[in-house]
Amino acid sequence: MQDWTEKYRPQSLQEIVGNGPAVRQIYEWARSWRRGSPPLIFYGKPGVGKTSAAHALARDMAWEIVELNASDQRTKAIIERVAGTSSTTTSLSGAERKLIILDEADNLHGTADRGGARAIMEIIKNARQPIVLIANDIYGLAKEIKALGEPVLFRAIQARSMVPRLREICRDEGLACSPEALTSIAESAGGDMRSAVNMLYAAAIGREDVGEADVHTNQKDLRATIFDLIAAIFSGKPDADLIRLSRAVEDTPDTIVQWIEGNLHVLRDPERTARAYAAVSRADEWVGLTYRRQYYALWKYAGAMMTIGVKEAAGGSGIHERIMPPARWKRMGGARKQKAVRTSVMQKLSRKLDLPQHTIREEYLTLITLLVEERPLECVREIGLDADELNFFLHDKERVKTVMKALKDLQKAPKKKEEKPVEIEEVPRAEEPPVREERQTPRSQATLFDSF
Ligand SMILES: Nc1ncnc2c1ncn2[C@@H]1O[C@H](COP(=O)(O)OP(=O)(O)OP(=O)(O)O)[C@@H](O)[C@H]1O
Repeated sequence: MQDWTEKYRPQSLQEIVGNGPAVRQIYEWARSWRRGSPPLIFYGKPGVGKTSAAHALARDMAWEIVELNASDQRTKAIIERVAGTSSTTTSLSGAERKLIILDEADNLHGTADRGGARAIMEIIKNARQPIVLIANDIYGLAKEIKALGEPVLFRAIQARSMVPRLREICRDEGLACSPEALTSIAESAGGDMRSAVNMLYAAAIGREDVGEADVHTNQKDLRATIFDLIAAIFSGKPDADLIRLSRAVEDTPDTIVQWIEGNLHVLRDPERTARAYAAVSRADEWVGLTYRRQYYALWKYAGAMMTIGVKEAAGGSGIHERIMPPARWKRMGGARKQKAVRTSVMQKLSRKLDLPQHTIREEYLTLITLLVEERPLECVREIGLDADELNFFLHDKERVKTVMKALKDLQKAPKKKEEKPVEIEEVPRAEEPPVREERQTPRSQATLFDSF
């Protein structure tokens, strides 16, 4: 069954739900575009229609699309070919222009990307084709790039705007859905339309009508932040709530444990403090074990230990100071980078698989790690991982180096024909026998992640 977010992706800018001002701005820009016009920078939370709007724009204007990942090292060469000197106003298919969509423009933090921002700036300055940059976080965008573009804010979508769209989907699917169920989904989506469509899809599986009871919204979950979790731990909320919250926050247990530890100073009683530290350190051991074994199911023990353990130690006195990020992060640039890497890996996977990050984290991460270990090169290409992100899975810098080198060689190798898929020789782990023959066959049609 085709996933509904793709099936119901807006085809025209008119079909974009909400964000009227953004849509008008985009139309205006496209209509009056001429060489030298600034690129647009679409920014806003995930799942609010940035990518869809870029595609819909191209369709509405009958422009071809060239979609590239800004953090991908290959991007520069490709854009230069498409957008730079070689491009003329009329392309082969007769379409007047090509819209260059540069996704993940805020994600240029890998080692290989250091020159990336500069390269993108060059491209923007010299491009002869309209460009749209897409970013979740405008602050993550290099200053110089920001200065060259015209920002377009995509706001979170209001629940009342989502409901009619969800109703349309139900109608097309021949699904009877109660107004309460639709409202409940829309309200719990936290402004994320993708998440709303996914929730509807999940509620509809195996049913012909959907009532409120069938909707498993994660209203609180979607809005839970690390601050909610810390406050809940110190105020002594029930265990089940703590576990639920710890799963709902975007951060992984290794980050959460640092947050908890960073706030233990609010405890005044030395005995309680000592017990809380003991729980945190035990939890930390489980986190370590999780990474060493690459067995993410263990995370739940770490999660329970750090939340329930610290709650018991704190004794429900509440937190009466500002909840602060771990002070040690300020001292440790490395941890920040780690977190940035993890965040970007999750974003990429979420986009690739069109699944919410928490689903990936809870259900697929072990599987994906195994896949990456087995076929690193293919995964790097498919997910668009950089060296740091690959190391998130492999924890083996030497192997990462080999894979990235193999990737570079592959890119350098002249392609015989545009359409012919590039042969991928996987890089086996040094200490293991080479991967089996059949796994080395390139998959030209089906890709590694199609089975998700
Ligand atoms: N404004 C919208 N109107 C209609 N459908 C939407 C809208 N926003 C998101 N969707 C639905 O969610 C899916 C994903 O949206 P899209 O990829 O455009 O989001 P995005 O803002 O680019 O998110 P990300 O930053 O994660 O890439 C779409 O295929 C569509 O089904």
